[in-house]
Amino acid sequence: MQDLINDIAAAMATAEERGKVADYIPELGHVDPQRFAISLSTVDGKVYSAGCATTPFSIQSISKVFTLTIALGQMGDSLWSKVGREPSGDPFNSIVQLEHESGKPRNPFINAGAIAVADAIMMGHEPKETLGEILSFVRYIADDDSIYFDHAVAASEMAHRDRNASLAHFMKAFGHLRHDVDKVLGTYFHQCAIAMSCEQLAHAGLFLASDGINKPSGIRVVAPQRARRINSLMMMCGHYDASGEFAFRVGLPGKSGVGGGILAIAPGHGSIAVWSPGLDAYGNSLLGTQALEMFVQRTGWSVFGH
Ligand SMILES: NC(=O)CC[C@H](N)C(=O)O
Repeated sequence: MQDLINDIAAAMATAEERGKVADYIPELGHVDPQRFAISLSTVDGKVYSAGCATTPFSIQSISKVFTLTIALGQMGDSLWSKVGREPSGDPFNSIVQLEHESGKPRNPFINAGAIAVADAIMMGHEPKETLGEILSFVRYIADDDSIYFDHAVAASEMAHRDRNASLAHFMKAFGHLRHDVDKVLGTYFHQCAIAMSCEQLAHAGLFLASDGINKPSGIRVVAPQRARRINSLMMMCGHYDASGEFAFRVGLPGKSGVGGGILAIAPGHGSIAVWSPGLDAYGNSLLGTQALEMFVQRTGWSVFGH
């Protein structure tokens, strides 16, 4: 397996077309597009990594998997009255469906949906308390207390928040947000600004690969049914309007972020994190997707087989 991981990193190192680093969040625009990392955490407790797999990067929308898990833990199925579970077929920051659908976001992984989830988990608390809870949860499932918020990235998003603020105000106008818009956005931007390495991220995702149990520690994070459902949402919605393309090419539940990371889950096998900062036109990591495609071709671990 280590040979395969090395082969993937070697192939990605020579790629010429590397995509475009997200610069609508200026602080992310400084990241070196040559960076590449991959880490696989298996359900039997092994770790295989290549590239800069211990370098923290901005996980951005991958955090939406963790806040969804927290929200379901807090309120169970009543979360679905606030956010849907259908693919949107629209870009991650689109506002068009919100008007047609009375301010209820299609799914928890588009920005509007994740903002609604952030509002839901605040439960009347201040952003600081909610953020403490989010960070504790991520540290717990990654078994690593060094994971942190990159406050410069959060501040950069807050300073350029017009688009996300529009989504939030629009939902608020429909009565879908309970808290003050700027407080919800502050929470959302900080969760997106969590910095983690591929090794930490792969470890954090492991519970989704083994029916809700984080295998090395034996800790049950969620019930098997909840793990299955989170995986299905990742498969259908984790790459926005390119979710179909990702399912076609990779065939694993996956969640991307504009920091260039992707977390992919191979149920029964392991959790894979990849990072390459250059994005495709849909805001998903260009080489990260290629790396995962190569990974499933060689392992046959796609949920659809070889
Ligand atoms: N796709 C993403 O990673 C988007 C997250 C980013 N924080 C935003 O709100 O625009």
